Amino acid sequence: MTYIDELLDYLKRTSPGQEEFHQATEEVLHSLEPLFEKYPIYKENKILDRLVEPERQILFRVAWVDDSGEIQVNKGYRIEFSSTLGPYKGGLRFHPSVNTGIIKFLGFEQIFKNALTGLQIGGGKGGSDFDPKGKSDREIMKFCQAFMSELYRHIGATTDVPAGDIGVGGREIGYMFGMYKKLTNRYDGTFTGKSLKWGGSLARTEATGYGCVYFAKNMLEAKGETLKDKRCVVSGSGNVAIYTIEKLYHMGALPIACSDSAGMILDEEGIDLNLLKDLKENQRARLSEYVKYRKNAKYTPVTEYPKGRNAIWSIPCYAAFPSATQNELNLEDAKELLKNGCKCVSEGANMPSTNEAVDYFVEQKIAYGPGKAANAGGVATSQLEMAQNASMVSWTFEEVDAKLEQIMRNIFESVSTTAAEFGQPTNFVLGANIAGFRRVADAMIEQGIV
Ligand SMILES: NC(=O)C1=CN([C@@H]2O[C@H](COP(=O)(O)OP(=O)(O)OC[C@H]3O[C@@H](n4cnc5c(N)ncnc54)[C@H](O)[C@@H]3O)[C@@H](O)[C@H]2O)C=CC1
Ligand SMILES: O=C(O)CCC(=O)C(=O)O
Repeated sequence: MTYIDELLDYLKRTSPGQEEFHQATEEVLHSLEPLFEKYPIYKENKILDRLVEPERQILFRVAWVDDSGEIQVNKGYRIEFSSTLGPYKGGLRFHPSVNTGIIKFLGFEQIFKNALTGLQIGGGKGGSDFDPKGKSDREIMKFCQAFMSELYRHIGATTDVPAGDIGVGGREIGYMFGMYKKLTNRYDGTFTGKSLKWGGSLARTEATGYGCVYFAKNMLEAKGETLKDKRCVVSGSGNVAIYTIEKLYHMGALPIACSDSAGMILDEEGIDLNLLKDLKENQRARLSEYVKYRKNAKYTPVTEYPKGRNAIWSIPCYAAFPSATQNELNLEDAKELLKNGCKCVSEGANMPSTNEAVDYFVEQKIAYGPGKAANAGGVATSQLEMAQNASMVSWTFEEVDAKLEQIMRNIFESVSTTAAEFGQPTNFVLGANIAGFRRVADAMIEQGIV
């Protein structure tokens, strides 16, 4: 057994049932093998043995009262994985599927993603199994306040800075910040993704989606291709998906499909972005409503998807942007995408492709941008929000967007140069994992055994 296999085996034995965490560690650790062969210093310093153990795991009870007066109890999580490069940084996810394995996989990915941005941010993630679906605005507020009544003591502008993720957007950040401020008597940059009215950064809302399209643009430019006039498919219809679609239009592409957890729409004339924003950002409605306004669009509910498949990936397209959730694209989906002419996959979501699908994209040498590189624009812009808060200034939308575009170009350069250095120039999985790991690992060596 190799050192890497032994470590993976150890993780499976000591963290049973954490499938998503095992999947994420397996993908990262295997692609680090060439680095470990070349540079024994990382094994000697047991960098990986240390990195796979979170520095701190906070698990807590969240008790609150719903609108009918019933007491509700949820689980709360904040997993502070690595503070080597800066304060723990990463979002909070509110979704009924949330468990330790999911928060650990997200936190683990966040370490390398944040390192790739080149900025001073460590890695962490948190959330709850609370389901925001169908809750009143008052219930959302009460839950957020109850969640903060414990989390506030663990976070801070220079220690741990949460943000949004699935189920956590501007509204939730507002309620959490309000409670944080009341409990601590501090007004500082402890959250990112804040409202523009009280300390948020212009372009943070757009950043993950825009960044993901910038990453695709960089991958395609290196092959002498562009997104102009190309059919694109985007899964999800939340924050990342909406601003991916917006940037695709800026680039002259044609986004034709998107989805939510109940189904997908196909609009051959191009998604009506204003309608989508109104449905999702204002009305918080189901995507099925879309076809009531766009008669030529087609809605397919998940109940009609072929078994074990995500039907959105069977739509012929030039580029695909998985932007909903983990493991939404499996090997069969990957094969069908490529059979139908897809040349580019840029991941807005975290770990949306199974490891088998990832291996297939890499083998087929398409322009494949793994999430930790392609969706790093969100957290990078969060760091820009922290920088503005700390210096009490605000930059214009154009300034932040220009910085974001440059950061995405730098990430692409670093990922592709590293892939080439290890003899696999089109393997951006290897490039992203090694480039991200090396930055953290070198800093860990300099900071000693802590
Ligand atoms: N918001 C951000 O800045 C960043 C988000 N991400 C990742 O992007 C993905 C999407 O996040 P957001 O757009 O922020 O969340 P969101 O809550 O705004 O939207 C999530 C979307 O995914 C769909 N979805 C969620 N769970 C699903 C499931 N089990 N099956 C099918 N569809 C499902 C929802 O219907 C919704 O359309 C997540 O993987 C998140 O971790 C990554 C980097 C930054
Ligand atoms: O903006 C942030 O701090 C976190 C974004 C995030 O959760 C992610 O990159 O997955």
